Amino acid sequence: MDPIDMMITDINCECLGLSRLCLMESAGKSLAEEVGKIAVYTFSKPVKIAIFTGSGGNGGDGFVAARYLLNRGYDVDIYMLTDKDNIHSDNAKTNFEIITNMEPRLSHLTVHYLDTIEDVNNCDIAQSESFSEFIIVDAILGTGIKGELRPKVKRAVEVINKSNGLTVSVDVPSGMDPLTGEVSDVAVEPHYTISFHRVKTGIHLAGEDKVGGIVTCDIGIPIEAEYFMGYGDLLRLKNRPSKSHKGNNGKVLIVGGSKDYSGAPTIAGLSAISSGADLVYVAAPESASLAIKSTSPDLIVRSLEGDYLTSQHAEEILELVEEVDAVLLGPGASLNDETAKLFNILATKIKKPLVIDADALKLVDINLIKNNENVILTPHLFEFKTFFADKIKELAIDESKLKLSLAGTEFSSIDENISMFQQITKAIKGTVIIKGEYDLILSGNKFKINKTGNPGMTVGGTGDALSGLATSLLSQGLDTFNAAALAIYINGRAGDVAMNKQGYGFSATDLIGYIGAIMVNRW
Ligand SMILES: NC(=O)C1=CN([C@@H]2O[C@H](COP(=O)(O)OP(=O)(O)OC[C@H]3O[C@@H](n4cnc5c(N)ncnc54)[C@H](O)[C@@H]3O)[C@@H](O)[C@H]2O)[C@H](O)CC1
Ligand SMILES: [K+]
Repeated sequence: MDPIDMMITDINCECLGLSRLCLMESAGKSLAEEVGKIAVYTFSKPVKIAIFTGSGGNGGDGFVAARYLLNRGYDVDIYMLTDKDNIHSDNAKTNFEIITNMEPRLSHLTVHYLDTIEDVNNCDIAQSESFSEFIIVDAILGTGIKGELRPKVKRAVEVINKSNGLTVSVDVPSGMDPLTGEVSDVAVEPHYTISFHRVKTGIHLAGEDKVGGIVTCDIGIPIEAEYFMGYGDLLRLKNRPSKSHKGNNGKVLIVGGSKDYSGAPTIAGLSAISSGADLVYVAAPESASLAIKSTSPDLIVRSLEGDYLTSQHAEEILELVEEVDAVLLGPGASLNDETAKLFNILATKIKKPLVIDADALKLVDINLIKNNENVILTPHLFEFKTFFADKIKELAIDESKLKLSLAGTEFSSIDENISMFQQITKAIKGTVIIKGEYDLILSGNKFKINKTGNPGMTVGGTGDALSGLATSLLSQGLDTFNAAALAIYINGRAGDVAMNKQGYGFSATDLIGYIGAIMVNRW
């Protein structure tokens, strides 16, 4: 599992009510159990356990393990590489406070404060000839490692590697990149690595000579924490460089609007702005463009001749496509043959990330986009069944079984229900969001379930807000799967905030007003 996926899953446990403090307790307990097994298996007599702890969650696991190992009768020494007032993880801090509250000590616990490199050099582990058999637990750094090792931590790693203790790394050998398994300078070279929940990608890639024997511990994270969208997923949003210029953070083109509708492309455009895109162009027929321009000064509107979008506009639109990072086809375009022609030309020619929504879903031929990995489709269930009708027929799937409902246990059987949807969406290489009471996001073998949103969102325009958001996230560099999943999650949460504030009396533009704050998790 990628470290970022692990961090997101970890945070999303909180959305289920499972606190990270609980997870740390479970991780530390499992760690102590495994260390206990290794001790019994390797040594025939009680041995000292030396736990090196860092300033994050990895160190926290070490503090928890200390309690369980003491209860098993081991002598435990904690070697703190961080100042006690400088523990960064709140949960690690809580667990360290427990350790300090256990004074005066009745159990065999000693805490060594290694404040300087000198302290590391002088600690008894550095002179480990003084004891023959002991276990070192490396709880210095896990998935939160960033950049080069700081000098004191680096020295501690060297001391651990030089010692003659049996070494057990917690989650990731400290110093190793948990994603790639690379070691830029130095890393603990353990006899065992104890991973929590799932083995991190880097551990697999690094190989046994770098990580020792791999043990995976179940710490009670339910499968739903991996597959339900939650605020942990906001971690995937791109950080903005402080020196970025106008246009660096996404340029979007929306192709839509008609004599009949000007609101839909406007809402999509405003949603793209609200979710962080720098520049939003709207290409719309002149019958809609004036209304779009007068509704918002924030949108750059290209007026195209006539009442509807037609294939005559293809060239002009393709020139605009050159200027942007992602394109949305569909909102408010209306259904007519000429617009269908245009959309099918665009769907074939546009190689940039593309969202196909609303009327475009009814007009674009699936065969033209099926091999494009850079496409997001945003149908609700009925549109989904129509768009994929041929595939559903080919697979002989009973349409009435394709449900997205809150009732009963439909999603409890991943094998049956989700895989039925997956078989269908595998007809294309892009990502599909199926909008319903629960939303499903599918791409190849990957899927996510979104539960945000409420019945107030049946108001007109919320689908346009979603497609604008998805296009905006694509323009900011997210891949189709993550852009789609985050768009539906954020849009739904914005709808939930709107509902809390205004009851069912909110509009799509009210919803858009909450998107920005949700993206920085202020709601
Ligand atoms: N679900 C789970 O798998 C659980 C995992 N847990 C453990 O928590 C860690 C991740 O915790 P986190 O606080 O995010 O990160 P770290 O402990 O790895 O370290 C962050 C800490 O270290 C400092 N730091 C970062 N880079 C360096 C460096 N190059 N040199 C020195 N110091 C560095 C930084 O300042 C931070 O303070 C995970 O691996 C598991 O072990 C949880 O217990 C619960 C469930
Ligand atoms: K570690």
